[in-house]
Amino acid sequence: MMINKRLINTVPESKKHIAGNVAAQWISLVGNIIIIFTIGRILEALRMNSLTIQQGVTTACIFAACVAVRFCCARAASRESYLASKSVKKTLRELIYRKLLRLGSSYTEKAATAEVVQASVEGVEQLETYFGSYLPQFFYSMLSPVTLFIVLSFVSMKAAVVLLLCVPLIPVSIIAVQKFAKKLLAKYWGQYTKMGDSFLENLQGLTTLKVYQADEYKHQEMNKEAEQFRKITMKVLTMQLNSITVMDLIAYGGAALGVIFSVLEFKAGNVGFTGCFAIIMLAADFFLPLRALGSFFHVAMNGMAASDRIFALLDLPEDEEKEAHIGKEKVIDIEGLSFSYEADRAVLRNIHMSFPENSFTAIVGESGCGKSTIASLVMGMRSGYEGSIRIGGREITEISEADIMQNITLISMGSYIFKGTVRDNLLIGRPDADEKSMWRALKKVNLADFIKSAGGLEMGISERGSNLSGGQCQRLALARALLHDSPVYIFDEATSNIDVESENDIMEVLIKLARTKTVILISHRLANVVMADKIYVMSEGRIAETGRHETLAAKDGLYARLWKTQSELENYGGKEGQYA
Ligand SMILES: Nc1ncnc2c1ncn2[C@@H]1O[C@H](COP(=O)(O)OP(=O)(O)OP(=O)(O)O)[C@@H](O)[C@H]1O
Repeated sequence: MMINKRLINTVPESKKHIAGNVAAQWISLVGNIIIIFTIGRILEALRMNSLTIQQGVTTACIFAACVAVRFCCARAASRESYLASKSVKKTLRELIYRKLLRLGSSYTEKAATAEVVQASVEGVEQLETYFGSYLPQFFYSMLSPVTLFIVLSFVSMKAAVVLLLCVPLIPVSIIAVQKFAKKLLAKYWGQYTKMGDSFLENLQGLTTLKVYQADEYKHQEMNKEAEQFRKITMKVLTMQLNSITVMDLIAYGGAALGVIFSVLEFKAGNVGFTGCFAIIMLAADFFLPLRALGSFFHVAMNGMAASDRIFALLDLPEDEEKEAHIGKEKVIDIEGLSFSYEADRAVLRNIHMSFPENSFTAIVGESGCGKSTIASLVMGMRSGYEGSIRIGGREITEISEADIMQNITLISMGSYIFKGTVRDNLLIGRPDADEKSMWRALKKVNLADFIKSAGGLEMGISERGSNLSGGQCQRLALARALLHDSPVYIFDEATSNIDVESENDIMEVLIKLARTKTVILISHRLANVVMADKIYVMSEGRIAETGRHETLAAKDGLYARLWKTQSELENYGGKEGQYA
């Protein structure tokens, strides 16, 4: 179909602007018809040498009035076109944004970031022409030939019928290419998003690529993709150009036919001079609106292909609205929990864990045993598990995401530090935090002195905190988390890859925090979990052992083995360490 009903109904307020645009163009057409007939009559009078001053003045007045009306209509049409496209952009971007919010923090499970960016930026931009130009032109190009036919049928029925019969050839040619164009454009968009995806990925991993000198390889790969994109773009352009050439032939051929007929009728004495002049001047107007529709059509098709992608995004399945709130007691209970990312590879098997209020619990185990998976399940970031995860007596799947985020703060290895100032980053934790509490949080993480010397809360922070050290970044992230002031904190390898001083600072804060909050610490470094009230030792998705450090270290189990290996490694070279 040449009209996408769902798209129009998605932005209902655009309808009135489209109607306004069509009305303005139609009034302008009527003005044009009046101008042509007035000029025709003047020329006829001149030909007959019968022009009177009064006729000249009246004609000049009508001419000026029509020109003024046409000028106003042109302005009104372009304004309505602007308003239609503005409402489209606003509505669609809002819809996409709200959809992402409803999809929640795990939206990347369902849609790639590059795809979302392209749909909401480029895709929506493409629809500007669809609503601003194509749709009004679609209706106007039907109204215009009918109007002209009615007017010219009074002059010469024959010529009017010939012109009207040629008009449908243009939409026929458009429909003929439509199927082919749709397939081609779907391919074009597919190629475009693929290229966008790899571009984003390579840009994000550029440092790593440079380190391994693999940038040249990726460069070649991207070149190949760009070349494929160039080829498909050229195909699209060739298709559009060919289709426009066909439409031009029909439009100007049809107009020429109309002109020939009118001249023949004039010669035969069936049409007067003014009538003949009007047909010659208006013949092209039969076709030009459809011809313009044809060229907008190709841009609009691009927009429609983009809209398919936008709707695919908007149609992504959502979890139903969750209303339940976490109970007063923030105890977390996990019973018989099993989970897998892929069908035949269990990551967690029959896990039982309990995290009492204001306790310090640690989860340890070798890399890949499923520790972080537990954290993301408790945060409600993943669904589709077996067993139960209850917070305050409520199953996590029933609790709203906002409520979970308000009650649990996750601090992971690569906490994101935003470009801006220290203040901006801290306010993310608590938007209404005052300066005093910000400094208190910075002091707790031992960052206050440094921030003071570097310009205070207004200190500029680069993207991803690149002007801070890894330890400083993590301490700032911790200060932000402390401001968030939630009853539960999960630290997932929050002290990995940072200096010993920062690690010690963070551990000190964490231990103090556990007196008033529920703290879960996921760590591969056992020296950090010595103080925990309870330690869960995991192995291959199961709980291998449970207990306090002293008990576990005394046993001849997995924990004791890990402890021994780590103490040997960290005390290597005779350094006094925490394991001594
Ligand atoms: N998004 C994912 N899709 C598929 N498999 C995943 C995904 N994330 C993790 N896994 C798999 O699940 C298993 C457990 O991963 P998880 O990150 O929970 O381990 P971990 O104990 O936290 O490891 P580490 O200490 O190295 O962080 C791993 O085998 C991993 O390959």
